[in-house]
Amino acid sequence: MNASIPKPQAQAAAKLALRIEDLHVEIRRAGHITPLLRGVNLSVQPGRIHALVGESGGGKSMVTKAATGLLPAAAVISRGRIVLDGQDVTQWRESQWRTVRGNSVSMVLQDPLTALNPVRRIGAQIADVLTPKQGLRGQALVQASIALLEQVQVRDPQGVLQQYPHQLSGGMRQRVVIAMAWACKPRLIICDEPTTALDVTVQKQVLRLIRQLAGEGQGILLVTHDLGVVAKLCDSMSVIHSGRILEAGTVADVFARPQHAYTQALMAATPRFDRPSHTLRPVDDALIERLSTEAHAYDQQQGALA
Ligand SMILES: Nc1ncnc2c1ncn2[C@@H]1O[C@H](COP(=O)(O)OP(=O)(O)OP(=O)(O)O)[C@@H](O)[C@H]1O
Repeated sequence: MNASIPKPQAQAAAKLALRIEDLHVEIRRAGHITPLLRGVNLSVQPGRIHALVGESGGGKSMVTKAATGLLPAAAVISRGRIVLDGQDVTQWRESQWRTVRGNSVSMVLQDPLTALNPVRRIGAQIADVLTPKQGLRGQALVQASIALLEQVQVRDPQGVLQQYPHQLSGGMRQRVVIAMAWACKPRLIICDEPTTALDVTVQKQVLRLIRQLAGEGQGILLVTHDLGVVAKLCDSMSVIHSGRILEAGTVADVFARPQHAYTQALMAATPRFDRPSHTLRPVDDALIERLSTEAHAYDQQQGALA
């Protein structure tokens, strides 16, 4: 057999926009260890939208921070791997991350105002992305900025380039942030609750835009607590609680046959647009208690193995 031909498994792995394997993240303070992620496995394929779902405090943002090199200073990756577009970035330093943020991975956050500088015009902020990464200046820069805003369906892109963030609506600001995240066509775009701060009609437009990004070949990791969004938009999903992935699969499979009691509980707590008579039930406290006990048992087992 020709040794230079990659094995099918290796080929498939290399194509992933993001692969997280057995990721353990913990906070170490004053001799005390607090586990935040407990053996997370997750992958995002190019051109696909993978949802990371769970209630507040489950570890969703910690996963996104690990995948963008933005973990809090006290957080340590104690085990596992993060592979971004085929590159192992697990132990990267900030200087290395700066070379891939925007190029291989970019982020869209819940509140576009946190991503935009309030005292700089939109045009200058788009230039901050396009000039260093693509070397564009002058008229070429203006043309590329307008084209970018047109791609995210911003009306009057030329006028918007002259405006400050506070002069735009929330939906328009989120489009600008998406345009900036998309500017260098990164293999992975992480969208962390991108529509939570927007009103319903604008939410739909922004979700359509995210679908469009995936259509262009970008891998999307969509963080949300909203199962309705997952059902309408995503291809695959992982359910997280206490820093553990409790269930993962295609959206069709997980919605048709949720295996874990927590997934079932989340579904029972979500309004169904296809079943208006669906009776809503809040997630049971006893189940949350059980998951937390299981997480502690997992920590003890890991400690015993170490
Ligand atoms: N900077 C930090 N230092 C220490 N612990 C943190 C820090 N940020 C988050 N945590 C803890 O990490 C755990 C996971 O939090 P994370 O923010 O990832 O949850 P989440 O699922 O994204 O929730 P939300 O939807 O509210 O953002 C929580 O127990 C949280 O208290």
